[in-house]
Amino acid sequence: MQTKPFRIGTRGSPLALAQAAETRSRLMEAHGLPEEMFEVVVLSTKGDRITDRALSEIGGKGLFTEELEQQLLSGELDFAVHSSKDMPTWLPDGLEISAYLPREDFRDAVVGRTAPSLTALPDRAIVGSASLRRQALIRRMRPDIEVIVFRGSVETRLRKLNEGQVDATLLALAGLKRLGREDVITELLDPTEFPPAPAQGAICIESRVGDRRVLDLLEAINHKPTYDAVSCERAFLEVLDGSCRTPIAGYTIVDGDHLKFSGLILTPDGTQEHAVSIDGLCADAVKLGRQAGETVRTAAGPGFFASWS
Ligand SMILES: NCc1[nH]cc(CCC(=O)O)c1CC(=O)O
Repeated sequence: MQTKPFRIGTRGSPLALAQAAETRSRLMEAHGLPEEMFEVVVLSTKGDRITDRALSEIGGKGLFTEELEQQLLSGELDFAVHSSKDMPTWLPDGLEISAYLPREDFRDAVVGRTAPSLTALPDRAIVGSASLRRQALIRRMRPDIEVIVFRGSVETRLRKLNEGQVDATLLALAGLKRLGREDVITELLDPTEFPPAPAQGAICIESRVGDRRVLDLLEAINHKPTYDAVSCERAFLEVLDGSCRTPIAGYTIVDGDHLKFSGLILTPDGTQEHAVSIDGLCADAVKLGRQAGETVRTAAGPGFFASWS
């Protein structure tokens, strides 16, 4: 192995920095390399700079990855660490997801101020979230609740909640765990009732296709069950992403060499939905995810996607 340090790209939010640090320690451990062999390079992305509008309004996916991807392609960075959930469905030519770290718990968590759980919140409570999926799932459960756009880092959202701007907010358990802020959680949502976003809870590493030095390095920390699960979920998303303003949820349970995927699409008001579940071999993860996507797309019909966008 060469002695030139690897340049790791990341966003600058506390969560992103925690993810980059975890990746670096796993690499140091797996290869017996010193910290100096990894240089963490922090970049600001469009998604970090625009914090007052819903992500779906400002262009959705790619907002958190574009700047990092440019520097990967130009060779400034060797690889980039991301929340898989924030990755665009289609990556630029020449880049790929080459590794996943072991997935954290993929459930959503409620941080309640005026009540601990979604069902216990007062009539017409206000919940802060910028996610179309969370908005639709909340309305499906509690049509009286008003969901307002709520963005910024996890710490910013918790501050807004404590200031009384909302009755509750929803956050990914994975992010709260990585920040050591599980203490604020008042309810953990059951994925069968409140399914997470595809790829939630998984950290991925993006690198150049065919860059042997980097691929050899990353192979040692890739977690195969996470790789298969998230590949299945991303394949589901890919089939449905022609309608990128659709609330989409889905998660995979891996058991040995088998997996079971459950997917759901909803209208933003949560009144209509199409669910799918499929199981098979991990080796067929992508095929199964696509098949699930096609199943719900066919069941929903074109009218489903056209009815609000
Ligand atoms: N879009 C923000 C984002 N991207 C990934 C996570 C959580 C961590 C993860 O899913 O790995 C979050 C915050 C949240 O949804 O609470």
